[in-house]
Amino acid sequence: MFRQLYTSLSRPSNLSCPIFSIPKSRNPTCPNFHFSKHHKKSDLKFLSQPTHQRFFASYSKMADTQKPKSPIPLLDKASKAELLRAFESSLGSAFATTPICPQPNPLIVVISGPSGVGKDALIGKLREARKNLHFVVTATSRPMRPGEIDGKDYYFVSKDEFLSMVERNELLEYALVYGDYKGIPKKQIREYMANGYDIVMRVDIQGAQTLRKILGKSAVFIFLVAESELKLVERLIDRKTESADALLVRIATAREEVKHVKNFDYVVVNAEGMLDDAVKLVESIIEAEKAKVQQRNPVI
Ligand SMILES: Nc1ncnc2c1ncn2[C@@H]1O[C@H](COP(=O)(O)OP(=O)(O)OP(=O)(O)O)[C@@H](O)[C@H]1O
Repeated sequence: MFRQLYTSLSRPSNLSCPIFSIPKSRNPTCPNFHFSKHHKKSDLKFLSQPTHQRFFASYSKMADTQKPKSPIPLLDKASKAELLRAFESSLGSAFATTPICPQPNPLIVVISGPSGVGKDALIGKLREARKNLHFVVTATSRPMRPGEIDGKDYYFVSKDEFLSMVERNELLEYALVYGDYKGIPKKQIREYMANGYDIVMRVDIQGAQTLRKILGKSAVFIFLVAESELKLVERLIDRKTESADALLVRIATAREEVKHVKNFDYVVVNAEGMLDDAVKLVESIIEAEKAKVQQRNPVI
């Protein structure tokens, strides 16, 4: 095995030096090396050595600084516990059991898109799929639709009650949408984030724009679209919740709203009959955001 390693390291044709490149003639051991003004003379001297010499030079340097304080037993002669103790003693400290990565910050996910695109349908499924998400309940002055539940789908309040909430600065943002007020109460966001929940907010495009100004890059903005304008209109007609006049306003508005996609971080297509795929994509976005090295840090 050692011979194999030695042979492969000493064979220049096996090597690539992706960060350096100079003509082959200048460096026979590393065909892609280019010496630039950023490199020091010592770099060239080091790189002009055959690769196996470089490898063993750096290995012996490491060996000097990390000389075992007590001998390391042979792998096939010692138990795992003995080996761990020997490594710890050699390195001078015990192996930590604490997680290497800190807990990711709670995430704020803003989901938006034109009327009828499927925001509620998607959030309904996401709610079933993920337990550590809190779906912000929006306060609205619009009348309840059949099947909606107060406190679950929306907080249904009168216009006067809504305006009192605005006066008390209890809303993160609010807007007048198709003649009705809609707004996001701050209190529940703070409480759930303090308990480690991720927050999902469902807002119209106007609301998303306002939230972007308030939250900046501290939240994730997802734009939901249908696969085509025609499919979106069909979905709205099939829903049968608006009059023909109200439908026309929503359709005309949707045409303009699609242009705002550039202000979002992600776009998710909710194609006909493919709601589950759209939900999965949103879940993947959340997972990816949780794995980011530079975490978003929302403060409400
Ligand atoms: N992928 C899909 N395929 C077919 N129908 C869908 C899909 N997604 C949602 N729908 C249906 O489209 C209609 C509109 O969806 P929904 O009410 O969730 O939209 P919305 O974006 O929340 O609308 P609004 O902003 O007007 O409240 C609903 O009848 C819903 O069941």
